[in-house]
Amino acid sequence: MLYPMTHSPPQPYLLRAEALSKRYGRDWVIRELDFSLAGGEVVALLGPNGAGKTTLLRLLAGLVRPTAGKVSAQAKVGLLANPPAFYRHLSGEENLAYALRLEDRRVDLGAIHQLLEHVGLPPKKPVLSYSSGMKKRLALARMQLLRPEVWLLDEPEAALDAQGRELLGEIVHQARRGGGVVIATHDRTWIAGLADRQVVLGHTLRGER
Ligand SMILES: Nc1ncnc2c1ncn2[C@@H]1O[C@H](COP(=O)(O)OP(=O)(O)OP(=O)(O)O)[C@@H](O)[C@H]1O
Repeated sequence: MLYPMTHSPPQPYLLRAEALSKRYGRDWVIRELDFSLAGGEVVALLGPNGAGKTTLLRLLAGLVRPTAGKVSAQAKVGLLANPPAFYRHLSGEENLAYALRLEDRRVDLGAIHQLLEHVGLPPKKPVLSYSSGMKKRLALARMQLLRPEVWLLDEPEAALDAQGRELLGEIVHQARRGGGVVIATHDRTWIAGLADRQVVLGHTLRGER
């Protein structure tokens, strides 16, 4: 098929934001942002504290309504929040089983145990006894279990030890093969070895952006 010179051919994308804006009160956190994520991509989302990285991930996940503009997803989207949320009184195993039930999916305890072992967690301990790095590991196991095509990761490396980061790197490579990944982080050195490109958000100026 031929396209007129003035138009580029449509690109396949998993997730797209067009002229996306978000305002809290008088403060514009995101203003007229265009963004798209193609299959096989790992995109780094950078910017100082308060720049709007978490807000953008929440907009892309459909958890926050834009003030203007739109987000369209062609694939299942999953968000790893920072910090991740769990039912504190339930164990790792029970939290993962519950996540499957919420999606009306069959609970395979064998698969859950395998995943927990892979991320180095005991199945029966209640999450309230977990360290923050253990919660990050459980959140990664939950993403692997739910298998979204678009992985939105909010500071996934924070609180992980060296071995946890290695595991995270492997998981990101797997996720890239099955879809696309957006990672918000402050660690430019760590992300340089993982991401294909960077999106940098600027400072929020009160009432000016
Ligand atoms: N629910 C909310 N109500 C009001 N303001 C909010 C809300 N959520 C975020 N903000 C504001 O939006 C701005 C961007 O916050 P956000 O958490 O997206 O930044 P960030 O880039 O992820 O920051 P950090 O690097 O510190 O995690 C901040 O000024 C924050 O105070």
